[in-house]
Amino acid sequence: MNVILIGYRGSGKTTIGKKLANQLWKDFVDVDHEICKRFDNSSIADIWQTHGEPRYREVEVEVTRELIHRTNQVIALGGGTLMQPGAREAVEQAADAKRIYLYADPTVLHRRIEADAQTAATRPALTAQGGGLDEVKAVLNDRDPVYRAVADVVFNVTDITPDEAVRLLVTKHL
Ligand SMILES: Nc1ncnc2c1ncn2[C@@H]1O[C@H](COP(=O)(O)OP(=O)(O)OP(=O)(O)O)[C@@H](O)[C@H]1O
Ligand SMILES: O=C(O)C1=C[C@@H](O)[C@@H](O)[C@H](O)C1
Ligand SMILES: [Mg+2]
Repeated sequence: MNVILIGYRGSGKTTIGKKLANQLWKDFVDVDHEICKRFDNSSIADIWQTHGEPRYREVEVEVTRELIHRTNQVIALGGGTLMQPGAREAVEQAADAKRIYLYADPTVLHRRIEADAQTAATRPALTAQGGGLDEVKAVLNDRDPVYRAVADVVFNVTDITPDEAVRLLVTKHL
């Protein structure tokens, strides 16, 4: 079975996904990381700068389709993966998969994004707002219904640590 983690930037898909995979004896794969590998391990910011976000999104769909067809993995999607129709279809149609939406309050997401040293390289602005709390609120508002529509489980990570999230996911949802 694949466990597929859905959620906004900073929701902990990568952090929780690695720990969860370890606990469940599954392989951990991260859509963002797999995309970067296809651009000589460039950062997301560099890929968007050089090739443009649309090219990144095309590769995101290809990578998602490929990963979904393997098994026994914890898959961390990118925050925007489900907004690409081809990737969304692949995730919706995935056989033998548990799709988990890691929900967090936008204020907390923004705080975690701001505090993360990886942000400059991995989280270029998504709108003309140029990042910031208003962007998180606006983009999450658009995406939240899509994340919920695809998810089998909505799991709130606003007030818990990654370790606690893993413990609860394993005992209650997997
Ligand atoms: N539950 C949590 N409590 C506190 N900090 C957290 C929690 N989850 C993640 N973090 C921190 O938030 C930052 C972002 O986490 P992470 O990179 O796992 O998010 P992500 O969902 O993979 O984001 P992206 O979509 O941009 O890849 C990291 O610094 C991580 O340590
Ligand atoms: O929310 C988004 O659109 C993104 C989230 C990250 O996981 C990366 O996929 C990239 O920074 C885009
Ligand atoms: Mg990540």
